[in-house]
Amino acid sequence: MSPSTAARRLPLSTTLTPFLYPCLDGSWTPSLRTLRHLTRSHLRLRSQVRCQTTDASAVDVHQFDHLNPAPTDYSAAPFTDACSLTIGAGGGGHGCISFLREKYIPNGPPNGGDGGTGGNVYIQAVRGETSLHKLARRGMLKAGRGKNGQGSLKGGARGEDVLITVPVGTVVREVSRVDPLEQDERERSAFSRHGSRSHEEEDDAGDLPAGFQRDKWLIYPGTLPKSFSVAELPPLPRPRRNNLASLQPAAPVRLDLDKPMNSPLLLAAGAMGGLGNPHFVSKTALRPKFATKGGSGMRISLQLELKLLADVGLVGLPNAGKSTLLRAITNSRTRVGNWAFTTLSPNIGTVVLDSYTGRPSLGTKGRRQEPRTNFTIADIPGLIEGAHLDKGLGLGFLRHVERAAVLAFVVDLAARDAVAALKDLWTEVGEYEKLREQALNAETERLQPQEDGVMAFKPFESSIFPGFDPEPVDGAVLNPPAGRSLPAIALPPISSKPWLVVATKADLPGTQENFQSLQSYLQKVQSGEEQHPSGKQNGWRKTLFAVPVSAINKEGVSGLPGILLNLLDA
Ligand SMILES: Nc1nc2c(ncn2[C@@H]2O[C@H](COP(=O)(O)OP(=O)(O)OP(=O)(O)O)[C@@H](O)[C@H]2O)c(=O)[nH]1
Ligand SMILES: [Mg+2]
Repeated sequence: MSPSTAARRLPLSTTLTPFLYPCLDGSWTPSLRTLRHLTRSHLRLRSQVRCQTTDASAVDVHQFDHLNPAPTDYSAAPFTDACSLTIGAGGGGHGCISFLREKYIPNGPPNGGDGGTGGNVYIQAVRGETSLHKLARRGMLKAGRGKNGQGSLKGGARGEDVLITVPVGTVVREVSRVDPLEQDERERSAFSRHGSRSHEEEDDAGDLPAGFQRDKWLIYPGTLPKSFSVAELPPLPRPRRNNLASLQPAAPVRLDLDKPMNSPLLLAAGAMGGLGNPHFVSKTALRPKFATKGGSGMRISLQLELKLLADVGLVGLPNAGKSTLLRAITNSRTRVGNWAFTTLSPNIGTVVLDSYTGRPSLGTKGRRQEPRTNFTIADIPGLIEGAHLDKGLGLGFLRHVERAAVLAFVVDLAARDAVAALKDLWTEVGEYEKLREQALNAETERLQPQEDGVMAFKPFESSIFPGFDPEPVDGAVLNPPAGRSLPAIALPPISSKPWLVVATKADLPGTQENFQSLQSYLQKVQSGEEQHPSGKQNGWRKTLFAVPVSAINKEGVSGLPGILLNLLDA
C-alpha cells in the first residue's frame, strides 16, 4: 500500500494532528508565540509537501534552486507564433422609408433617416502581448454593422469598431480580399458597356437605369415579391466609399509591426449606410416609397506571423543548457530538464543592467542616445541535425532569433565535439536563411504585376471620389512607378551578425580539451585560416571567442552580460 493510500484510510486526527493541524486536537490551545512558530514551520512544510508531490521518490527536494529547478517550477504561457485571421469591416445600416405624420398632416413629406456606417477594424502592436494564441482561436473578427435609419430623419448609429492588439514583432500579410464596393464598380462598368445604355448615356451623377441591381433597394410595402419586380425605381446611386478608407494601407497589406504603436492603424473601413427615402424625392415621385440598403463590409484574409524581438538569440542543440543559461543570467523561469526538447516554445529573459541608482551598472558605448538599462535574450527549442528537413521541432523557431542583433551559440562541452556541434548549428541556420529567401522571392513574385512586369499606368485612383476613376489610356503602358513598388520586409543576412560561442557544462570532467580545440578553431576562423562556419565569404569574424561557463553553478556567467553588451554595441 502506498503511503498516500495509507494516509487516506487513517482518520485525519491520528495522522496529522498535533503536528500539522494542532487545532483539530480539542485539548490544544496555542499561545501567540506557538502560533508564530507554527505559521513558519507550516509554510516550510507546505513547500516541501508541494515538491514531494511531484516525484518524491526520485529527487531530493532540498537540492532544488533557481538553476536546478523542480520539474514543476516553470512558467508556462500559451504560445502561438503564426495564425491566419479573417477580418470583416462592418456593413452599413439600411436607409429608412418613413413619412411625416402629424395632426392635420396625414400625408407628410418623407423623413426616413440614412443607415449608420459599419464599424472599422484597427490593428495595434502593443507591449505586454507575447503570443498570437488568442487571435488564432478567433479565426474571424467582424466589426459591428451600422444601425438602420429611423423616422424623423434619424440616422442609424455607427457599428462598433474592432481593435486587434498584437505583440510587437508581428508581421501581417494579406492573402486575399473581397471588396464588395470594387465588385459593384466592376458590375456597373460592365453593365454600362454591354447593357442597355452605353457609357456616354450614363447621366452626370453616374446613376444607372432602373432595373439594375434591384436587390439593393428597400421597398415599402415590400413583403410581396411582386412589389419588388413591379415597383418603379429611380436609377441606383453610385456606391459610396467611407472617407476613412483613404487611411487604409495600400492593398495588398504587408506590415511589419516592429515597434509599439501609439495609435491604432486602420485595416478595413466600414461600409456606408443606405440612403433614406428623402434622397429620392423627384418631380414624379414626391413621396418615394423606397430607400437603399447599406453596403456590405469588405473582408480581408490575413496571415499573422510573430517574430519575437530580442537583442540576443540563444541557438543550440537540444539539452545543451540554453534554458539553464537563460535562468543563470536573467530572472527567467523557463523550463529546464535533462532531456531533449524540454523547451517547446520560445522564452524571453531580460538582463537588467540597472544599478538601481538610475544608471546602468555596465557602461554602454556611444551610438545610442539613451544608456541601455536592459537587454533581452531569446531561448528557443533546440535544433537538431537535419532540422531543415523538418526533423525535430523544425526550423520555424529560428524566426524568433533572426531579428536578434547578436547570436549566442550554446554548445555542450560534455556531449560531443564542440566544433562539430557549432558547424552543425551554422548549417541549420544557413538552411533556414535559404528557406526564408525562397519564401520572400516567391511572395514578391506573387505580388508583382503580371505580364512581364508591365502594368497599366493609373495616375490617380481616389477612394474618396470614386467617380474620378479614369480609364487607362490606350497604349499608355508603363513599368510600375517606383513609388508603388512593394515594400520588401528584408532582414540582414544572419551570417553578418556578431556572434559568440557559450561553452556550457564546463564543470564536468574531461571538457578542457574540447574547449581548447573549439577556441583554436575560432581563432583560425577569425584569422581567415578556416572558412566561416556559415560557408559565407563575408560572415562576421571581427572578434570570435568562446566563453566557458557552468551555468548550473552560476560560474563564468557574471561576465557574459558585459560581453554581450559589447557585441550589441559593436
Ligand atoms: N553539469 C552541468 N549541467 C548543466 C549545465 N547547464 C545545464 N545543465 C543540465 O543540462 C540539462 C539540460 O538543460 P536545459 O537548460 O534544459 O537544456 P536546453 O538546451 O534548454 O534543452 P532544450 O530545451 O531541450 O533544447 C539539465 O539537466 C541541466 O541541469 C551546466 O553548466 N553544468
Ligand atoms: Mg530549453
